Amino acid sequence: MNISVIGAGAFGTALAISLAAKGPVRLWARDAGQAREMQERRENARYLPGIAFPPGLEVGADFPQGSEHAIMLLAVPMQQLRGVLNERAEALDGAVLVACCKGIELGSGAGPLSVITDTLPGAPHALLTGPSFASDIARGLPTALTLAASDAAQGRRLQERLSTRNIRLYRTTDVIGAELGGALKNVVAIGCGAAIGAGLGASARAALMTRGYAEMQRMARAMGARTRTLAGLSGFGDLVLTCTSEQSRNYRLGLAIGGGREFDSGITVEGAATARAVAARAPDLGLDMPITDTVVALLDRRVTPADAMARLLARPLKEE
Ligand SMILES: NC(=O)C1=CN([C@@H]2O[C@H](COP(=O)(O)OP(=O)(O)OC[C@H]3O[C@@H](n4cnc5c(N)ncnc54)[C@H](O)[C@@H]3O)[C@@H](O)[C@H]2O)C=CC1
Ligand SMILES: O=C(CO)COP(=O)(O)O
Repeated sequence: MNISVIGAGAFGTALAISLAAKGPVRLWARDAGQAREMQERRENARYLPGIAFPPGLEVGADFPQGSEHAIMLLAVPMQQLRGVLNERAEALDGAVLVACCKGIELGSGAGPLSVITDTLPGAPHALLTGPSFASDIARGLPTALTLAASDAAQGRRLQERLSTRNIRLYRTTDVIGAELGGALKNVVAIGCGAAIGAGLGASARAALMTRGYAEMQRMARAMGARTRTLAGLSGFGDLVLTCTSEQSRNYRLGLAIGGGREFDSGITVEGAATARAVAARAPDLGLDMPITDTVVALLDRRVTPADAMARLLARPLKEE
């Protein structure tokens, strides 16, 4: 099973570096100039400066051709996934597609695997998600992630093939739970960053994390996921990582909002679109998602973090 990684950003490059220690990996970058530069310098200077590529890693701008059992890791931002699949449908034919993105598509409300089944029906697919920063993976630091596949046998094969010296994979067949865990934690992380950025304190962050987690479970249950999945790496694990580390872009966007600062709109922040997608979907599911709604209001700069927190505190008192 040869492995290609589609998308040479931080995460795709990090996965390619880690996997290349086990065997050859091809990393596809859409920009030919950048691909050439990376291949020559043996480094992704833009996203992972200072981390040398291992010999087994080849970078190129020619899209890899799928073959029976080839594995293609799709490491592009969630809102770009459908476009890439549509554009490259022919080349992807026959390959096992592993989505590596976290989020919910605006407009459709679909997660990464639903987008795959929508655009390429019948393609074997799985999701790689869970707590890990690209730079940690690329530097060989230890991580544990979730490999979700509804086909259990496929999940076992991928778990074996994609585990590396520093990526320990746990598997699940609960693809909806795994998708939602990875998507929703980013929304909570923006809220937590805003609370800390506005100086509201660590206790406020703990409250947001815990009640945000309750929202994640509520939505997961309504969509048919197992709540146990949310207690695992792709939910609780990733929530803890993302809501407490300045390595997280979602958390950093929140810090900027809380501190009244601008944030570079070119940086991938999956939680922003996901918050809007979730807020739009929740009423149809009969769900109350006050923290998600608050994050959308913060993103739109309709409330200040202090007012947002005051409103959350003023909600009717209830049982935990
Ligand atoms: N960076 C991290 O630590 C982690 C990221 N992820 C997830 O991985 C996904 C990708 O994020 P990053 O790699 O961090 O983002 P990034 O911003 O570092 O890189 C995104 C890459 O996708 C490429 N891209 C964007 N649109 C494209 C298109 N239409 N066709 C081809 N290539 C396109 C960009 O050129 C760029 O190379 C996200 O869903 C993110 O949540 C998951 C775990 C960790
Ligand atoms: O998903 C991640 C950690 O698991 C990366 O977080 P950010 O996208 O917020 O940087």
